[in-house]
Amino acid sequence: MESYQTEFLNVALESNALKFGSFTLKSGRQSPYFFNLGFFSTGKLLSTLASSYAKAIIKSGIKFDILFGPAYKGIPLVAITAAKLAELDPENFGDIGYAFNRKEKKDHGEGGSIVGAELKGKKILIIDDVITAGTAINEAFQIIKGESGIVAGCIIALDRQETTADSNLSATQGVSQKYDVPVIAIVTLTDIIDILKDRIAPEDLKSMEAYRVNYSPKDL
Ligand SMILES: O=C(O)c1cc(=O)[nH]c(=O)n1[C@@H]1O[C@H](COP(=O)(O)O)[C@@H](O)[C@H]1O
Repeated sequence: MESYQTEFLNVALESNALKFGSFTLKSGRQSPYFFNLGFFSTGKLLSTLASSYAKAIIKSGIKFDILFGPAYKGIPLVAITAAKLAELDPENFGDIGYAFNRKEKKDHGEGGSIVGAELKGKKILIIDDVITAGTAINEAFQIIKGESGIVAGCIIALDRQETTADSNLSATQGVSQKYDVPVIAIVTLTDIIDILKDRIAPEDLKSMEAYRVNYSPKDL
């Protein structure tokens, strides 16, 4: 376990970004936990978040030219993480570009739907918040393909490690296999259970474990 993972989860709990109870997901599943990155809503919390993403990226060894954050949630993520990478390792990351998309195409000024570095022919690392079924991240791949960029990998904060209806792989494993790129996370559902097991109420922990057995691939 890396210290940035423990710190990230401590802060997620303290800020209420990570909650236990009963939540309906985008996929329609009923989940005993929910992670809302929007709760990292102060400068101090964002600084911890940026460090966690940056350290996970550095540890992964993925080589890329541009960090890309899909709108809307990816926009602050890409900005804070690009800056933190340059701060932690200026030699290797000081010249990494950053970009994000607009949801609505602009037809005046410089036009287009991408803000920041040009993606064409460049190796791109996608940064996003959570993968459950993989819908949001698949959209990001399509945007980059449309700009003729080459996806080198993805970094997310939380990998919920859930299988989709049509596969025995987790959505993250599915995305990684489909596009032949690494998909890395600051933490996974397994990490949440391992790191926080003494701090989660016993009934919540039981629901978390049952959920994992129900929806995680058998080999995790
Ligand atoms: O609805 C979710 O699955 C979800 C679970 C969670 O714990 N946190 C969370 O933010 N989500 C949302 O679901 C998205 C990922 O779900 P997929 O698009 O199904 O991979 C995230 O970008 C969030 O908008």
